[in-house]
Amino acid sequence: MNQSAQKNFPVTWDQFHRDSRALAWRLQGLGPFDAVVAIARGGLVPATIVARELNIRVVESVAVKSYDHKNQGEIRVLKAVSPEILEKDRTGRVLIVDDLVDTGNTARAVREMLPNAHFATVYAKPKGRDLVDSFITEVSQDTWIFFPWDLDVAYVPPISGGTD
Ligand SMILES: O=P(O)(O)OC[C@H]1O[C@H](OP(=O)(O)OP(=O)(O)O)[C@H](O)[C@@H]1O
Ligand SMILES: O=c1[nH]c(=O)c2nc[nH]c2[nH]1
Ligand SMILES: [Mg+2]
Repeated sequence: MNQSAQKNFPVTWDQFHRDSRALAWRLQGLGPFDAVVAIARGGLVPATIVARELNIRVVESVAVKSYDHKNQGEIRVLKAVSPEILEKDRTGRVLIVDDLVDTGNTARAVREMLPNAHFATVYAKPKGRDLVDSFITEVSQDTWIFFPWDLDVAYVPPISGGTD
């Protein structure tokens, strides 16, 4: 549940690209990886960037749904991992990528499917941090991260509360 999120952390496309590249740099020495499994939908964007940087050509997705906007419900697997990737997991050369880990519920569910994979996220909150092997930036548990694909350019009132 994230209804208690107090702080906003908006992320631009530039910043997300930079942070995803930083993740690729960190992962470079930890491979080699033969396949990337992106946790759709949010993980598809960093997975593409990481796969490009590390020259990984096999990109698979797993679809797990738990949030309805900011409210977390039960984890539902909407698309499982292919048998080829499950087989590859035995080698320990599969990389799972997601945009963030929050409570860790999504990460826990995908880790159960691929127990030997390396789990990487761009952002991490304290509750889920220990479930990921690599991440770039930690934010507090009461922060809500706004990803660029969820944002638009809009008017913001002045900090002072005035109208101009
Ligand atoms: O650690 P948790 O508390 O499980 O939260 C993290 C997950 O929540 C978000 O995905 P979401 O389920 O909202 O779907 P989306 O990727 O399609 O936006 C995010 O992309 C992570 O996958
Ligand atoms: O856009 C998002 N921002 C978050 O901070 C978050 N936590 C779980 N799921 C999330 N989705
Ligand atoms: Mg997600």
